[in-house]
Amino acid sequence: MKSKKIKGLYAVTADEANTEHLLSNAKAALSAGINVLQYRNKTASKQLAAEQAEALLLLCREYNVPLIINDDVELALKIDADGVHLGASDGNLRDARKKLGEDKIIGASCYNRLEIAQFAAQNGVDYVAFGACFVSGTKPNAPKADLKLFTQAKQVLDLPIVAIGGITLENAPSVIQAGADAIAVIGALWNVSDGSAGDAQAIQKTTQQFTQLFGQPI
Ligand SMILES: Cc1ncc(COP(=O)(O)OP(=O)(O)O)c(N)n1
Ligand SMILES: Cc1ncsc1CCOP(=O)(O)O
Ligand SMILES: [Mg+2]
Repeated sequence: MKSKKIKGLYAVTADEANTEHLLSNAKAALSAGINVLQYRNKTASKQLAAEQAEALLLLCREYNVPLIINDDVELALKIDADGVHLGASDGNLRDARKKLGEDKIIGASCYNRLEIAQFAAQNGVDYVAFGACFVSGTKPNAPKADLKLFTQAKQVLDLPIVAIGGITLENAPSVIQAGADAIAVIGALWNVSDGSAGDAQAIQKTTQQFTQLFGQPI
């Protein structure tokens, strides 16, 4: 079942114009055991986004990890990615399902609203995401979601629940404890690099530390 793939550490790429750097960081995280990768680049041109997403997809295939494309159903279709992640202003969920077919993964942002998640579930998504759980350096104005929401959502939804926003190694245990099946992380995963040759090792180590929180082997 494709929704079973959404669990554990869900890595989301940072805006990165340097494709070589993007790929070496992604490779480090994939080799250390991330469960899902989302391509999110809010500053790339259409052409750069297509190039980067295609290159990431090849890499993800090597590690048998699904690649989800943020915001862009057409790009996901064009490169035959594993799915899309859609927010409130990223298009209609039913239209996305029609275009992508039943085999692809569709995730929906539900911010801090359980009713959005219930609506998304009725419209055929494979996972729902709530957040920001904490203050996010990547998206400082994201609405805040109380951790109690995860516990409530768990009781009424039969889908994987993803947490996002300001998640770090220190606060992740409280999010998992509250009921999140997966944690989506940008800053605390990639910003451990210092631009040197040690980047890959630092990302690998952080990936392993996050995945250990889910009781997965390193
Ligand atoms: C796993 C996951 N959850 C939430 C988001 C946020 O989506 P959205 O609200 O559309 O905001 P942008 O990411 O497009 O800025 C996400 N991308 N991934
Ligand atoms: C895309 C998004 N949506 C809510 S918070 C956020 C950013 C998450 O990034 P970080 O893990 O750096 O807080
Ligand atoms: Mg979006």
